[in-house]
Amino acid sequence: MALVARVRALLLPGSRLRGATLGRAANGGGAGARRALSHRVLVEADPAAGVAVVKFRNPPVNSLSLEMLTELGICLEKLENDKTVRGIVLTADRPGIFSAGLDLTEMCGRNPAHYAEFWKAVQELWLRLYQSNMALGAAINGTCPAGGCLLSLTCDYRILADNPKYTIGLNETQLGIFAPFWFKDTMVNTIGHRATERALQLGLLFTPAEALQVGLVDQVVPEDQVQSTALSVMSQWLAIPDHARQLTKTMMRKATVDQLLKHREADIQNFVSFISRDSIQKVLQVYLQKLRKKNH
Ligand SMILES: CC/C=C/C=C/CC(=O)SCCNC(=O)CCNC(=O)[C@H](O)C(C)(C)COP(=O)(O)OP(=O)(O)OC[C@H]1O[C@@H](n2cnc3c(N)ncnc32)[C@H](O)[C@@H]1OP(=O)(O)O
Repeated sequence: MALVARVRALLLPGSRLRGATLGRAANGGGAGARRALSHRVLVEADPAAGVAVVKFRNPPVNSLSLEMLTELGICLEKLENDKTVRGIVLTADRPGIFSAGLDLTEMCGRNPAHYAEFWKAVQELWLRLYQSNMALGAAINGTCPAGGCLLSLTCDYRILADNPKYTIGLNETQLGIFAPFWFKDTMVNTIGHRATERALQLGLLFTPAEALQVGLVDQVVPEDQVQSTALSVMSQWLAIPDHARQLTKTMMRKATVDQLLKHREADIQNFVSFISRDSIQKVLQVYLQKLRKKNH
């Protein structure tokens, strides 16, 4: 289902998004600050600075479910059409978990049509973020595996909280699955080929010190300074004339984007046939059960 159709489905009677204030509501914050809210995404915009902070709030772990992907997509589209916003900082509403990555329940025990719809939504969000004309920063205030790491890698810079519990990386192989080529390319563009090959084959989750050393993040700062640092770095990016920064960004990312655009359908089919395998379903079920068992 395309984004528009998924949005309609979310707005059907009974949907949890129905009635949510996706538009902006005037309220407190800094002078002129505005807040907008959907169920899973909170936007705090500061028009004077030209920056919006987009906060994930999809408890318990900010996983990227189909609904979360859709709401984030809507929210980003609105911001892209808002002339007062030139930069976005992505962060978690509550510290602890930036995002646990793709929602595993979307990849387990469903039918091929669902897997295709889900994967298309993952592609759409990546394309929206990676091609965004706005300056994007990630204020990583929690652990950041797999799809969570991918979100942060679409940004122009990453600030990570200095907490050894907060690890970051594409750990797919540890689950018995693999990072698709465009996840890989996004990481290669950040830390280079050799470091990516090692990180992906071993499914490495880097501590803040390791992430800084390998170049996966740009700065590691005390936990209570993640957002303020991300905002102050944003002002450097916004000091550059938009058109010059945007043309440069497009030039740097075009080849990677074009690869996915060219192979989009094949990538969906690959995902569906891989994830539908009995052996892969079994591996994912076992992983999910292990996660759940911890709590019961
Ligand atoms: C070609 C194939 C391509 C596929 C690409 C996939 C990319 C991905 O993103 S796959 C997802 C990878 N993610 C992970 O490996 C992270 C798994 N989660 C964790 O490690 C932990 O949950 C945590 C993020 C470190 C947080 O730990 P903690 O605070 O202790 O919470 P938990 O008790 O573990 O979890 C609470 C609750 O959430 C459920 N859950 C956790 N992660 C996911 C997830 N990614 N998807 C769906 N659900 C998740 C977990 O099962 C718990 O559920 P309960 O029913 O409440 O027990």
